[in-house]
Amino acid sequence: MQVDKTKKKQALAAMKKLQLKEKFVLSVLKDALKSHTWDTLEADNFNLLADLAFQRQADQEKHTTIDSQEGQQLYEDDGIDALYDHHVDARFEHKPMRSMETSEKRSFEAGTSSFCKRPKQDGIEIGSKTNTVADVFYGPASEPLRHAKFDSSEKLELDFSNDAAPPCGNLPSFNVNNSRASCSAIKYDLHLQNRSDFQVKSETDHEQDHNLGGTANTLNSHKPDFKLASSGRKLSEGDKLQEEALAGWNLLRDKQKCFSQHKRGKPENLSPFIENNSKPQLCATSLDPCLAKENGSTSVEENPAALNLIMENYSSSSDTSESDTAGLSNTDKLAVSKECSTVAENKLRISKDKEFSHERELKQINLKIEYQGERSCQVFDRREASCATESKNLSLPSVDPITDGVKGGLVADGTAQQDTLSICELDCLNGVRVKQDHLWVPKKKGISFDLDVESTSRHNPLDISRGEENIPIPLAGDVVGNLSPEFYYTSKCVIYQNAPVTFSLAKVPEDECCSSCFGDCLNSPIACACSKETGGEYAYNADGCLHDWFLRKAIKEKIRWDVYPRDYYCPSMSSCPIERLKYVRKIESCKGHLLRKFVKECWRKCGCDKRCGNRVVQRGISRRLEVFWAPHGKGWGVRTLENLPAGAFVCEYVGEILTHEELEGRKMSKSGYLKQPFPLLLDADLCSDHVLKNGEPLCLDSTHYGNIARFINHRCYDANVLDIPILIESTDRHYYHVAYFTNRVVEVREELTWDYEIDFDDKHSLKAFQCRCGSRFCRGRDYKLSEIS
Ligand SMILES: C[S@@+](CC[C@H](N)C(=O)[O-])C[C@H]1O[C@@H](n2cnc3c(N)ncnc32)[C@H](O)[C@@H]1O
Repeated sequence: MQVDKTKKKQALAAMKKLQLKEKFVLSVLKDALKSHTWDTLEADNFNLLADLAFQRQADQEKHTTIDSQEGQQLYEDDGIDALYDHHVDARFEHKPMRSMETSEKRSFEAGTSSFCKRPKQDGIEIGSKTNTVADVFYGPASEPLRHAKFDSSEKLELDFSNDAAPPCGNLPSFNVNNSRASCSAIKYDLHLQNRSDFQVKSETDHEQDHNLGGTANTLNSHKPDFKLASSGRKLSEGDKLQEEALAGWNLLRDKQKCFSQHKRGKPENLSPFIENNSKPQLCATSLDPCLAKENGSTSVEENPAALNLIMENYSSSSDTSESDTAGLSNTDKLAVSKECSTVAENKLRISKDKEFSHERELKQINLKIEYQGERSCQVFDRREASCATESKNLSLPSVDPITDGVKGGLVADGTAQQDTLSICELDCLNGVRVKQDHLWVPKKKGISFDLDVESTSRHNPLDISRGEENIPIPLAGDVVGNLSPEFYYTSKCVIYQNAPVTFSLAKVPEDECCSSCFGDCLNSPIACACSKETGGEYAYNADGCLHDWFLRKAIKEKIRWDVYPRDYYCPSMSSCPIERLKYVRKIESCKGHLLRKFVKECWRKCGCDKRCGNRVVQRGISRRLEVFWAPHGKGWGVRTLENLPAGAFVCEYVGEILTHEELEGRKMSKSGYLKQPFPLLLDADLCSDHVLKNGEPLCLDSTHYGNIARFINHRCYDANVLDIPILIESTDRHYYHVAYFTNRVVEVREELTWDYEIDFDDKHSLKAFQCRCGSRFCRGRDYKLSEIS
């Protein structure tokens, strides 16, 4: 067929935008015209032509790769599955961290390995379903990054001198008095070797430092040593496997074309966070950390700064260092100090060193108390309290899970407190009820919180949740700064004004609850009605984690969505609320929303116990988490203080519940209002047959009222938490809870990240931010590594 020159030109121009070479396109075009009309080919901005071209490209690559032994398996159907399975399986293993010094770091530094989502623009969707390259990509893609802790100070050798500014970048009213400079005053070297006791030397004490051979980890050096302890070690079998997967993936990635950035037209999903609100509820593990899994202990090497502070305290406090440490060997002291360092850092710590005799344990506790007393910041745990009972005549407060509080706490002198104390008060104050208008006031300056918090901060760094959560949510001790005073922590979603959210027993149909159940539904031989949502099986296992099968499904769904968003139908199409949120005159038709799998938890109308295994999210946070100053200019972030298995419940996304109009109003009210954090649209059911009230999804905005989830940073594609919609009080999907679960094993102190699903290239979207997630698949990486610092 003779092709009109202009048309050919247009076709070539359209394909050029997709980075398809002219010669290649011409050849595709030639073949295409044998079986298609020109009209069909040019429809929808040459959509079909693009499809054919990418199909051809994929076929060619496949052919080439099959020749190559290295990649052969990856392209065979079962190879892909295997790879995918490997990827998913890997999420469930717990392997040691891998250094970023390998190809991962290189690719990040080079800034060249960005991998684009399946590109689309102006209705063009590139590639086809049969092109499984994307699937392959998603398989091993995340796999190598499983261990890529891109969190705290461990990875990249970056100069954070810019980062060293107080954490005020995103925080309007940050207390700028507290620059890092104040921390340099506590830059100590700790020397443990061959010393009869610990010595802490100030940085300025150079002469003596030379005599001592210990580590010199500084709290705020300009250029911290980010090398991983594990770097340079021999590769284990697991590592090799991982390396192989990485090599396979690299091969594919190199082959896969990365399209021009503006060609990626993933619909802006303004549901960056998925969290939920849970009723704070005491659960055994959160209340009794001794029962909880003990793995949050950090080593001196990991946190020498905190230890230094403790040691400094000991050495400067005559009545503690001498008397309380007397009789303890250096090893014991080290262990004690380790414990205390964790206290100092996390503000919540339990002693659990099996080596300790009871007597020693008491000493340890005494030391702790001494330390804590010095600063009026204390830890509380059952074991400590029970030990303290012997030494200080305190006794454990009784716990009333129904009132979500602790009754009968004791003050320091053992006097009973009759009224209900929040857990936080106990946690933070070690049973001593001291209120200073909810302010935590450090008595002594020169330690981690050497701030002006006394006068300016509403946030208690020992527990920013103000006692709203089961366990305290501390602000990392090595941070100098505080949270925005405009932020109010709440553990439950609150209606801003007009959102039609009401819960009533009458609204829960009898066949959607389990009124005749008793105890723990998970133990029941027959799954109850609440499991109907998940196909007659409970989504949670006995450990309160999502079952592997559920997690895998959710991960796969998410991956599919990432790759083929257009396969998802949106009934609203051109009036899709998500599209309307964009700053555009002409609203594009929606590209679809992921129809998510819900989990239905038992609730009040159910006959089971509050501790029923099918009530996880509603019992609230049970893992030890911390808000910290995240690296690479991301602002605050969240990290875990304990190892988390795959499928572990992290937290809900809590915020103000807004109607769509209210959200629009906010968007318009201040320019850039939505820059941080992002609103989360409750669109999990938008594409179903259910008719939404007012046709609009509700939205959660955690800018001013929210929980720890609003500090979780974004990571492109390979984030470690996944959002799951949860039904609790209602089966109406207009409002539901959004909960974050780990999608793989997450190691202690690893930053928790979530893929906000932002299309950084969509010019019409709310301008997000320059992504600094560090993922090799970063979608918004148009900067060089050097720009990060
Ligand atoms: C929901 S908040 C997360 C908490 C935030 N870091 C803070 O300090 O409050 C989202 C904001 O965090 C920052 N952020 C999150 N992820 C980021 C990333 N990958 N790269 C750069 N900035 C990020 C951006 O400023 C974004 O607007």
